[in-house]
Amino acid sequence: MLIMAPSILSADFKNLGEDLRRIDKAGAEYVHVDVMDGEFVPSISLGMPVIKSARSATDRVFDVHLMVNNPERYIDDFVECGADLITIHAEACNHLDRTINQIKDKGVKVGVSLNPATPLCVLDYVLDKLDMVLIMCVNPGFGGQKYIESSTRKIKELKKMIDDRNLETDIQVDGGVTVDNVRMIIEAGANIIVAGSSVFNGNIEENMEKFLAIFKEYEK
Ligand SMILES: O=C(CO)[C@@H](O)[C@H](O)COP(=O)(O)O
Ligand SMILES: [Fe+2]
Repeated sequence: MLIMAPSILSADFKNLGEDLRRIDKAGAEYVHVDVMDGEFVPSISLGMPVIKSARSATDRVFDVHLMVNNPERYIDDFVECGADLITIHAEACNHLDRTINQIKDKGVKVGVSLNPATPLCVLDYVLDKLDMVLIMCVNPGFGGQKYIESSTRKIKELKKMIDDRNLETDIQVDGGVTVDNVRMIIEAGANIIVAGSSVFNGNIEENMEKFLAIFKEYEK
């Protein structure tokens, strides 16, 4: 099943509750929340108080993408804020396996994200523990960037790796996704689609409808 995960990084923060209600009503199943620490990535986005408050405004799957160095320091806090799924970056962890276990032990879903230049082989010994792999299709840190073309091959190779091991791991893609390239991304094997600027710039309902109409083309 294809899932739409709007990234609230591009939402109107002065009307965040209203934007959350709009994506919810328009058919978003996940709410993608980007947390940036100004260290792992150049910018700083939002923290616990905003996340806690946003959580109370939606009952969708709260999908927290941590672009934070040494994320093990904050896992308990994000679980307490209501995260359903926590994604950490392989590049940001000294002990990736330990941090994955830490998240699983809290009873929430776990994802691992890879930057565009990070090879899939870093997942070799942890893939079977993961609920999701997030393929970054831009260098993380900002919304509204252009899709990096090599991501498509990476998604295809990851899909093969997952299928070869008979796993059911979700493949999420994030960065530069638009209605013009989403078919290619789905055909490569992704099933959870993050989109920020292409959902929140312009009319949210119309943008969501365009994505969901494309998803319908792939329903059996
Ligand atoms: O994690 C990130 C950016 O680092 C994303 O989730 C962005 O928010 C996606 O924005 P668009 O590229 O879709 O505008
Ligand atoms: Fe993200």
